[in-house]
Amino acid sequence: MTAPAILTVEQMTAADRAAIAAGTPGLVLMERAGTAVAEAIRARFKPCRVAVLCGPGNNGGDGYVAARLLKRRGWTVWVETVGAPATADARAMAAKWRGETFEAGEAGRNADLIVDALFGAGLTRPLEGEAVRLARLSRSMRGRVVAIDIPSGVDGDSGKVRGDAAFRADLTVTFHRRKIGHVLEPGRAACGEVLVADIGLADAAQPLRENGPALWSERFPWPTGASHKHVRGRLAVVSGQQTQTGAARLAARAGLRIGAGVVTVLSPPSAVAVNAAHLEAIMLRAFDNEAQLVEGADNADAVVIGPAAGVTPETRGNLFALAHTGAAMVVDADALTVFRDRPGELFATLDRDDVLTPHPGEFERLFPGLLDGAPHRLAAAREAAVKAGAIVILKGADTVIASPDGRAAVNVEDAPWLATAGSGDVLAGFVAGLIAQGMESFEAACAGAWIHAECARRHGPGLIAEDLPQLSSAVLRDLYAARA
Ligand SMILES: NC(=O)C1=CN([C@@H]2O[C@H](COP(=O)(O)OP(=O)(O)OC[C@H]3O[C@@H](n4cnc5c(N)ncnc54)[C@H](O)[C@@H]3O)[C@@H](O)[C@H]2O)[C@H](O)CC1
Ligand SMILES: [K+]
Repeated sequence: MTAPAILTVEQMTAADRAAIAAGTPGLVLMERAGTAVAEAIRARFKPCRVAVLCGPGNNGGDGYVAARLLKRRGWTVWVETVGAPATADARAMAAKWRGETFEAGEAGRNADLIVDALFGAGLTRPLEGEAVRLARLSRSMRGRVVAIDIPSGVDGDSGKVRGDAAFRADLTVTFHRRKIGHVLEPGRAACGEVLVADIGLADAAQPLRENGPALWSERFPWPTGASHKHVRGRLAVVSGQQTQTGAARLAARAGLRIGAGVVTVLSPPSAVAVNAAHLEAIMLRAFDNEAQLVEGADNADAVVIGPAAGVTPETRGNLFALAHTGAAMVVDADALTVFRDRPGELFATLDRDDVLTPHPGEFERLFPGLLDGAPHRLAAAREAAVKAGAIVILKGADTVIASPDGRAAVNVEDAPWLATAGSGDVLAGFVAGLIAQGMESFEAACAGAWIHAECARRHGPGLIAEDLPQLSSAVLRDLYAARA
């Protein structure tokens, strides 16, 4: 468990935006925020006369929510505004407030408790006018001031006071993580007790990285003197039916070339003869049902299912069966498409060392509307990885690799030659072949995707998928020569 991050205002806003982009409306976040404030007040104070000071932004919006919830519990609450609600969410929450509302300073009554919802993350300049008077008043109300998010006038990114007036609070209720302004003086003292409320935000994703040897070469599974074929991992690839066997063999050959110790094609009876005619170092094993498939894959470290497997219930059943072996699965092509109408069933079966390798069309079938709805394909891939609970390689000229834990990488060098039939089968084989050798799945996905593209770059025009496994040898030689 790592220590909680302390965020800048921008990082917090990004977390806020990411939650909204992932489907949680800002209003829901605001309702959760305001609820946390009301609950914190009810936990610390007896019912009393409360003035909620609401500014024009979403900080004020939180204040309208807290006022509504306290009033609903029978507290005597009124709102004093500094500026009319200026954001859609703040306006929506102000509209739901049915109690009394006054211009700040016009209420003509004293409160036992004031809630500072004037400015929070959006403070951009020193307090002025009524806000200054109220800030000064808060300093004489010891024990009776609660700030929402941060005491108004305190800069969230430094803890410094903008201008010469800021609220002083006994309790500050903030959201998701502390900001710098909560821990550095004088903001720290101005906050009083800081309560961090969870409103369902995720930690900011780790930075996007360029995919390249620097990201994973230190952990590349080079054989050691003690290695023998079983140590170098066992890969299984599920073949399609009689006339659909080339894809699995491409994946199998890629896995063997990238270094898996033992590679086996698991073949339905109809395709055994065809496969047998084309395989030498790669072993062949027939399966006629799921039990035999599991037996064939039982001691595999990684398994590829999907290339020309057939968009059939059998493929679905085979995937479910393989999920119960200890092997990490690389799920591609038909094994993705076959879950078009029931992606949840696939996701429920996957775990974090499994890898999905969709092209945009297959991505759309599993995550309908996500690619169009997200700000960009990286965000889509990241969200898909979280949703699937597995590594996602979203293929394309700008292939992105995303992990449920927030890691992500993008192929930055072009490899247009990869747009040829079967290149996806080889990619699946490269990735699974590396996982079979013990490489962690995200790094294996990155390394496989980079080596795949590097092979294509070195070959250039005229590339066909059959060339790719062989081409990896020169790339591996150079990686080996350059290893740390
Ligand atoms: N981050 C979260 O997860 C959530 C944050 N919420 C709350 O939203 C505020 C941030 O809201 P925002 O609208 O961005 O800014 P503010 O409400 O802080 O105020 C901006 C508003 O005020 C004007 N302004 C700025 N400084 C001054 C000034 N000195 N005098 C007058 N006016 C000023 C500025 O022009 C804007 O119009 C955050 O703090 C949370 O409380 C969500 O609601 C819940 C989740
Ligand atoms: K505030």
